[in-house]
Amino acid sequence: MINHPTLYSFPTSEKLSESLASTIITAQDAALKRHNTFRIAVSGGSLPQYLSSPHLTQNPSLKLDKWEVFYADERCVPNSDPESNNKAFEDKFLNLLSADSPRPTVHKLNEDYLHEDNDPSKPLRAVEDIPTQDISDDYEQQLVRVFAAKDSVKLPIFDLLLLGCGPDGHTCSLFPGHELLREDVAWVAPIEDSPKPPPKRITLTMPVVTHALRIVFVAAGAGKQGILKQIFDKEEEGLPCVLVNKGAGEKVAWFCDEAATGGVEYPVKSSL
Ligand SMILES: O=C(O)[C@H](O)[C@@H](O)[C@H](O)[C@H](O)COP(=O)(O)O
Repeated sequence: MINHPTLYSFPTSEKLSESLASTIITAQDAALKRHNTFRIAVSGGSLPQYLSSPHLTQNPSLKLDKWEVFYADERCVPNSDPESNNKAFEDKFLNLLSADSPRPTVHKLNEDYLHEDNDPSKPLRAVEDIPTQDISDDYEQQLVRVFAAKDSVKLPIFDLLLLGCGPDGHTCSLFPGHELLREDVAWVAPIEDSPKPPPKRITLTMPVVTHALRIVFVAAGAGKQGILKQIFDKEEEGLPCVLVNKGAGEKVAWFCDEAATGGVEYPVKSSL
């Protein structure tokens, strides 16, 4: 099956984490060979917990000083807020590294914009006053600094994207039927009305997602069964995850467990 995503159904979540760790290291090594830096973006939700296994955090092959980490989407909340994807990444990955391990460069949302007058010494703005477009533009500039100017590269090419899949088929903060799915200029875009709280977020856009060299979804647990059937067996038009599968084809791998793939007819592999 050329051009089709690979669907893995691992027997245990331990196996899933182990396979994820080895896939990350393979992508890292290929990227370092190619351009001596590893550009990765990670999502929120349940994904960061799969990064917490010692297979990854204690992996002797990690070259974290070469990592440029972005968030595939981020909620417009302070970086230490329990809702923040940055906070989840810190808790589930960065804080579990050995004390002597180098730290990656992590590109966070610019918190100044969350404060009145963009002044961090002033109180936080009310949610309705959060300037999501400014936050998104600022984050896009962080990508521009790492990937080169927008006029010289049409789209940034991430070495690896680690994404989740929502029960409605959303990924990043790209939701079914939302106008943001048609965004084809911005690399990063704001959303004001995310159906999944909190409502204000920024997200990589669909062209940036499908342009990545490698895209790995992690979707585990029985709660994902229904949506995986819709994505793989029905290929329901318009679901953001289906758009990624179709737009990026064989560059996409889904890391699932047996509970999630139960009942899915699309062919699965049980190991890498
Ligand atoms: O910040 C977020 O909300 C996400 O990045 C989002 O796209 C997430 O990955 C999916 O909603 C899946 O979340 P679960 O893995 O928790 O189901």
